[in-house]
Amino acid sequence: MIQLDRITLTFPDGGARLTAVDDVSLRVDRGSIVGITGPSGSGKSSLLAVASTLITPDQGSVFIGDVDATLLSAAEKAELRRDRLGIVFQQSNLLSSLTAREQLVVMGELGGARRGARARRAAGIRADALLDAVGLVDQSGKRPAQLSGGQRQRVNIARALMNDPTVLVIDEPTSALDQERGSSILELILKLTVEHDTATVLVTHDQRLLPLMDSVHTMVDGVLSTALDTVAG
Ligand SMILES: Nc1ncnc2c1ncn2[C@@H]1O[C@H](COP(=O)(O)OP(=O)(O)OP(=O)(O)O)[C@@H](O)[C@H]1O
Repeated sequence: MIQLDRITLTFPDGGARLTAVDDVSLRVDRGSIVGITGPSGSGKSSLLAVASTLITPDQGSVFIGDVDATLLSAAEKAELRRDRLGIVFQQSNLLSSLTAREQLVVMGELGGARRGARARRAAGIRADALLDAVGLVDQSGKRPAQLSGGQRQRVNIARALMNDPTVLVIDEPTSALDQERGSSILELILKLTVEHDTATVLVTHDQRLLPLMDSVHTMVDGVLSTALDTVAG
């Protein structure tokens, strides 16, 4: 579960402050997916950065399960992200020298409490299962430059699941993709949300995807409102 309680985030703006996120509350339970949409510059990415514990808000709390991340040190937050959060952002951050499989294995080794050959084998087994789940088992030896945009997104999503997170935070998974590929990425995220029982928060401009989510919220000028309860919800 992830719960944002009355989050406000401001940035310096000349002599004043710009309110990017204005008193936003949101709860997402495990096994469900919540969509956030809204115009460019309305604060969606800022809200995700707070939800991911990458930015500390001016006010409010971020509960990941029963832990309030805003009370943790930087090192504790890094540990929380590694163990509990799967993060997929617009810039893919895949390492150009590693194959798809290696991107996942490295993440698994960072996350494991154990080290050594056994941990590496376990990470390899999980990486293969996840690459299979995202339909990339045949591409696992390829490097990012050898993959299509959609395939890279799938590697990102699989990598985000490596350490069995309880929360998945995803920014614009389909912006670079055509309609068919965009829908299939979202269907994949829906399937993985249920199978891996994650609380998934997904930001998208893509109106076609919204009816598939459990609920959808619209962000305008930093304020979040419930747009619609969808068919799925
Ligand atoms: N690091 C920063 N420093 C100063 N202002 C920022 C910073 N990051 C974002 N902003 C401002 O905060 C507001 C919200 O930006 P944000 O990126 O969250 O919007 P968004 O809804 O995600 O936009 P888009 O859909 O274009 O990605 C904007 O006015 C932006 O200029």
